[in-house]
Amino acid sequence: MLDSLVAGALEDASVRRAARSLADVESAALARPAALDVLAHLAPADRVKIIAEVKRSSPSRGALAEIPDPAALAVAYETGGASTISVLTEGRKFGGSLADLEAVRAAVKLPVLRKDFVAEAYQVLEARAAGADLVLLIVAALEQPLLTELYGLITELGMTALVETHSADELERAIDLGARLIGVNARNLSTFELDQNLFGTLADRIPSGVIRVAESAVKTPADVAHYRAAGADVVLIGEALVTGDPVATLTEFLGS
Ligand SMILES: O=P(O)(O)OC[C@@H](O)[C@@H](O)c1c[nH]c2ccccc12
Repeated sequence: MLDSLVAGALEDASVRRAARSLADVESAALARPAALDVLAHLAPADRVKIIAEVKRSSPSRGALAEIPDPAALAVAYETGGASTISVLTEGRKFGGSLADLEAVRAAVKLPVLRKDFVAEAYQVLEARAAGADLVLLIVAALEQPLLTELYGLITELGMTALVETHSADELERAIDLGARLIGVNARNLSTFELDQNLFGTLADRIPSGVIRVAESAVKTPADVAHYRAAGADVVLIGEALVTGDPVATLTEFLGS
């Protein structure tokens, strides 16, 4: 499944590239105001921080919410105390777009993450051109040389990479890159199985000084507390926020 998600994302990127050249996107990327200091926004603190996700649907869960106005949802996330906004820009299975990201960027002061299946430089440049401050890199989807190249480009553009892992081996590869922001996704993107305890089994291997992000499988304040107790600095939440009242849910989660 992960392979087909990546293949679909690359196909869609090649359609966009036929309409807008890499050189064009590159100059738009360089013309943007500098990316925000994501590591400062997500730095470990007395209480857990939340990356709140704009997510319409997913291959494992189907349709979640219509989200006619992603910018309004992002403003609600900001009001509710989120530290960063994640925008799913994958169109086929997640119903997102780069236009969603641009709209969110224009509406909030917080850092914005491009959440997609990024596997080539063009997608990184598009992210910056749309105003992203962070880009997700999924270790399972990328051989180490490509992962290293994309990580380098993200950094060169002044952005931050959220490097996503799902095993001890993948975590080693993320650490080898020098990643400063590492996520452990409870969801296996090939089988869609959830393992909420995976974060806890890997957290100790994440070097100090690296920000630890627990991704997926948060439904209740107890789930946030579970990840926090296991060492999470940051929790990334989608479904529970788009299907409930975003401000009330965030307030409740941040109280835990
Ligand atoms: O809706 P949830 O279970 O709160 O999960 C959010 C986020 O972790 C999930 O959307 C996600 C994590 N990594 C990804 C990679 C691609 C697409 C989606 C994701």
